[in-house]
Amino acid sequence: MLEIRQLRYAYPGRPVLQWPDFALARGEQALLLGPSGSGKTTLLHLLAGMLTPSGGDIRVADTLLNTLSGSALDTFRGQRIGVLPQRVSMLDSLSVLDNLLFAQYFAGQRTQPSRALHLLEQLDLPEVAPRLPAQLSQGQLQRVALARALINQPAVLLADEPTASLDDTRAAQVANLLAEHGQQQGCSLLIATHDARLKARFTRHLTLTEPIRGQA
Ligand SMILES: Nc1ncnc2c1ncn2[C@@H]1O[C@H](COP(=O)(O)OP(=O)(O)OP(=O)(O)O)[C@@H](O)[C@H]1O
Repeated sequence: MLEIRQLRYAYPGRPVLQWPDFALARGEQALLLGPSGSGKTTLLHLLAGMLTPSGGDIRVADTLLNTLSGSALDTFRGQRIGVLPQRVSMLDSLSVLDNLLFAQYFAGQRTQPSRALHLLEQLDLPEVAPRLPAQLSQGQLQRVALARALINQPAVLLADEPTASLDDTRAAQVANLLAEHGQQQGCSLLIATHDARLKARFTRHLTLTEPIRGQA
């Protein structure tokens, strides 16, 4: 469902970053661990198709991401890759419901208010559908972002530090939401984190060491 091989990336003027080969099967869940600067966020951005690799392959649901570009890549990302960013941003002038429907529309999908409302109910947020994002708490916003990441039934869900700065109770809730909803939707889940509290909850770990720097 998600596989990388011989993946490399170089920011302009910087040494090349490399990642070990790995694969996540359908429904499999793993943590992406490693010290600051080891390349976790860069890897998530590559997997989400937001950066183009300098070399190597990324396969998501039997599609080589490298073969896509422009609007084809945007559509594929919208349909098959769910992203839960560290800093959640929404379209401020749209209601929560319309933000979710926009994610379907943007991915070229039929908009389904009933699916959006069902997801909000599953995440214990039925009352927020008509509200504007600015009227939500940070915790509510993060759950809405999870609903948005899941709405198109992605093959892969990528989360970047989803529990940073949350207390233990809230961190456990978010971890459970990710694990349970990822499993319900049958998507592969990769969570980049420094959070030691998540290590017991997710037993498969991909640990990056010091940045491996290679030749371009
Ligand atoms: N936009 C950028 N331009 C140049 N170099 C960058 C850029 N973003 C990241 N880097 C460099 O790439 C390397 C990997 O950074 P990355 O943010 O992927 O690491 P990380 O493991 O996510 O770190 P952290 O845990 O601190 O978020 C670091 O050496 C970083 O300085």
